[in-house]
Amino acid sequence: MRDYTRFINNKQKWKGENMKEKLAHRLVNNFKNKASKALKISSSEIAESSLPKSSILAAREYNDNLINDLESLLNSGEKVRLPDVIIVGEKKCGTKALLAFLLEHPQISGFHQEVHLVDTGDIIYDLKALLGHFARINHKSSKFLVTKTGTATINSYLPSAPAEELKKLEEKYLSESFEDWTKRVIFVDLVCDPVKRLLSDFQHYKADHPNARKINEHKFGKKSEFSEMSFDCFVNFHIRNHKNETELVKKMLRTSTFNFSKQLIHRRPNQTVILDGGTLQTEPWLEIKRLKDKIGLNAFFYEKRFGKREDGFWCVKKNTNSDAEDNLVCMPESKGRSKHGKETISDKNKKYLYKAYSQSSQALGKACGRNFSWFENF
Ligand SMILES: Nc1ncnc2c1ncn2[C@@H]1O[C@H](COP(=O)(O)OS(=O)(=O)O)[C@@H](OP(=O)(O)O)[C@H]1O
Repeated sequence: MRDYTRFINNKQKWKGENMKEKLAHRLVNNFKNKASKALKISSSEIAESSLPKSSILAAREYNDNLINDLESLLNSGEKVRLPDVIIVGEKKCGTKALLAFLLEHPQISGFHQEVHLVDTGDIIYDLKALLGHFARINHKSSKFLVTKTGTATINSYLPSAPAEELKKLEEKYLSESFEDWTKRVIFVDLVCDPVKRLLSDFQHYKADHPNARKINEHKFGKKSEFSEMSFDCFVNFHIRNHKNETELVKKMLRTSTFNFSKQLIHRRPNQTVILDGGTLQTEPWLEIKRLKDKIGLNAFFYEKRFGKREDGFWCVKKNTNSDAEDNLVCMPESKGRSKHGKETISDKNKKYLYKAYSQSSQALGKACGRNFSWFENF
């Protein structure tokens, strides 16, 4: 970004104070428009790109296992209970920590693993596999079933399934219709500082994931698009100079605009809970209380329920009277990468990104009536 301050001050010498303000206003707006274009901010749906051909076989194997579980449940005379609460995102905003915390609540059941809809190109087969995931958390006795299911699944795939086929699926496998379920399910959308999120996303792709499933391994570590790149280089090359804007780069940039969150509030205002991932990191009990109040959970996540692990991240205490380490439910060490990571960001790029993301974040704040913790960085 050009250093507009000097430019503005020079102009001021011969145009006066009023002109300076007008000029500044125009430059900022001009910059915002350019930045919006650079970030491809649009209201288009967020869609996961299809798997490379080499991964389709692995994806089929993955889905087949899930469908086996679905059929076993059906054979035992039960039907799938769909989740009551879905943590839909946003990626790298603390979604796994939120899920892990919630699963400690006595009224909540679920599955620590994230539920994906793995795209093999056959939507009904893929949806069946998704139901297989839900079959694995079919705890009838629990008041709330909670899952973490990415935005792409919710936004892109469910509505694109043919209605007739969907009807057959629900009649055979589900305890309620998709339609009834979509009217009652609560979407929890955790949003966070868009720049920190982008940095975290970037580091996630660069890191080695020894346990990555075959269907994903082409994205990470040494095979990652960014393996040889620093974050500053990523910003300069891909964002500021628009070079090699791959689907993945576009998706990473788009996620930080929180367009999905805005759509969710707009489409399902009574079923959406937007939480602040920044506050979840500093005072998790405050954010979880918002969800508790929305769905009517019993009190459990008060301040005493949390204890810090060595690096300062909060964990849930199984027993509030003990500070012993084995009493803490924490995230694996890989969560917290940004804090310990070697990646840095220059002040110039930081300023550029915060300016570029300011408008979309503020719009989200307005849409849900929240002053998010990261607004101080704009
Ligand atoms: N309590 C606690 N423990 C550990 N980590 C925490 C916690 N609360 C929030 N975070 C932040 O969560 C970031 C990872 O976000 P996600 O779990 O949403 O990532 S993912 O989308 O599932 O990949 C992770 O980002 P990184 O630091 O980049 O790893 C953390 O900053």
